[in-house]
Amino acid sequence: MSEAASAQVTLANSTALLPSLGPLLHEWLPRQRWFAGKGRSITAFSLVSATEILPVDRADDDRAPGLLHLLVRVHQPTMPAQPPVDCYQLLLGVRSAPPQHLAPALIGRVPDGPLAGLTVYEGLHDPHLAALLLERLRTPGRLGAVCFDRGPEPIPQDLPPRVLDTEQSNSSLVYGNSYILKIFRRVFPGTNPDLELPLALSREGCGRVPAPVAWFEAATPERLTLGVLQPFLPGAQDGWQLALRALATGHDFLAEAHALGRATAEVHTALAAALPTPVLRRSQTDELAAAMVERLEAAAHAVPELVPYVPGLRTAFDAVAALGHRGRSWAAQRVHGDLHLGQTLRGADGFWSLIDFEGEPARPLPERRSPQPPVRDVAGMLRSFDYAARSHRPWKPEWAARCRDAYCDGYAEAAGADPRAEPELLRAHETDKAVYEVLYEARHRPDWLPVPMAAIHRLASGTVR
Ligand SMILES: Nc1ncnc2c1ncn2[C@@H]1O[C@H](COP(=O)(O)OP(=O)(O)O)[C@@H](O)[C@H]1O
Ligand SMILES: O=P(O)(O)O[C@H]1O[C@H](CO)[C@@H](O[C@H]2O[C@H](CO)[C@@H](O)[C@H](O)[C@H]2O)[C@H](O)[C@H]1O
Repeated sequence: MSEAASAQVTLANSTALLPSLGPLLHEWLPRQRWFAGKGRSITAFSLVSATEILPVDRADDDRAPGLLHLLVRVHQPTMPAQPPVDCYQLLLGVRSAPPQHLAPALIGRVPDGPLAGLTVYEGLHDPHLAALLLERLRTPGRLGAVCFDRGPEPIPQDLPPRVLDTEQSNSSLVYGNSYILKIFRRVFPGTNPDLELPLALSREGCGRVPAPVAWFEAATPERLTLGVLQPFLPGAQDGWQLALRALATGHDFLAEAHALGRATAEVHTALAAALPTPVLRRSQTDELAAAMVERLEAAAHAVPELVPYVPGLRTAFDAVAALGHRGRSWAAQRVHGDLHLGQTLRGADGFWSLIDFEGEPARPLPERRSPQPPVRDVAGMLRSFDYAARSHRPWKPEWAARCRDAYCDGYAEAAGADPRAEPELLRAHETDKAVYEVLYEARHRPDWLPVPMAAIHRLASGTVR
């Protein structure tokens, strides 16, 4: 970005900004779907960076609104297994009198400080500002703390933006049904795997994942990935909706489950070719099992319903450690990390793609980026068939069991290795996933807690299906 553009950044050192915005954010943040700290009180905010992507100009509201990019640390009293402070990315529109169509996006009028008298709102809902973000991505460079970058492919101009209206952990804008820009909300030091892995897969020639065409990062001392622009798959339907429809209409989902198994295996093969593939020997297997035990204990601390099952669930992790002690080793590699039916998209032509390589949002980034046995993703999908079958009345366990087999068959055909051939490893990963789900549901969707709890009941008794 030109020096002139950098010079527009006038609020970056403003210590007065957060004291005046704080009360508004305190009220607004916990109501956002993507806010991970729900249920915990916010004790303080601190500013990591403030960048005027479009200068905040209070002189004349008929001119372009301001777009203020903030990275804000939100301090909350800790709970087990949660960091005390999370960093969030905010894109605030700033106007003296926002037009009526922006009413649902309003955050509030700032009473004092550098933005005194101006109204701030969720900037992504302002088409003018959403269009500006695409323009920044088309023309790479640095603006204050934010660096925009892109691949070699040209990106067309003036594609009309719309905010994607789905339940999400982050926020997405769709441009003219051609591209989707995912804006990460809770951000972490280091490269987000949702940029790193799709880039690696595209370099490897794997067409199962939409390849990033542009991205932006924070140039704070450690790089933070802030957003990724990828091709939008128009007319695609996600695997979760398709599975529920199949259940509702009394259809099986075997051909789809099989194709999903193949797609997963192709992605794994490409990731193994692109990135390191360490072998997990005895000590690493011990670490893998110990980490699972630790997550189980933390989850049981947070969700007391788990406590009676802890000894039974632990046997799954102990079995893997015992195999390691008897000399068994396993190949590890980078994986998706949070694979479930909702992370799969079937295009209008029937071709399956995988999306959202961020990993489990609640885990620390270094852990999400560490190589793991690929069966971790297989276990995630197997759990997802169980979720689908359980969310339908009457419960159809045999529907899930058939899907699980078809998925593993498809995987084995394309990977040359059947995940069912390692039953201890598969059970340990399914157990670990179900434990994660219990914690996830307790925090985000308590009504869904019985779904993973049913699996916990089954897995604690050593039954795999
Ligand atoms: N390339 C794409 N083409 C079409 N739709 C997409 C694409 N990527 C994501 N989506 C849609 O956006 C939703 C959210 O994307 P996702 O990456 O899962 O975000 P989050 O991490 O916020 O949950 C998906 O469920 C899917 O419906
Ligand atoms: O927001 P993400 O998609 O990254 O993932 C989180 O939310 C998922 C729910 O939306 C959650 O998935 C769980 O519920 C799904 C049904 O809604 C089911 O298909 C999955 O198997 C189950 O794990 C996911 O765990 C969580 O990380």
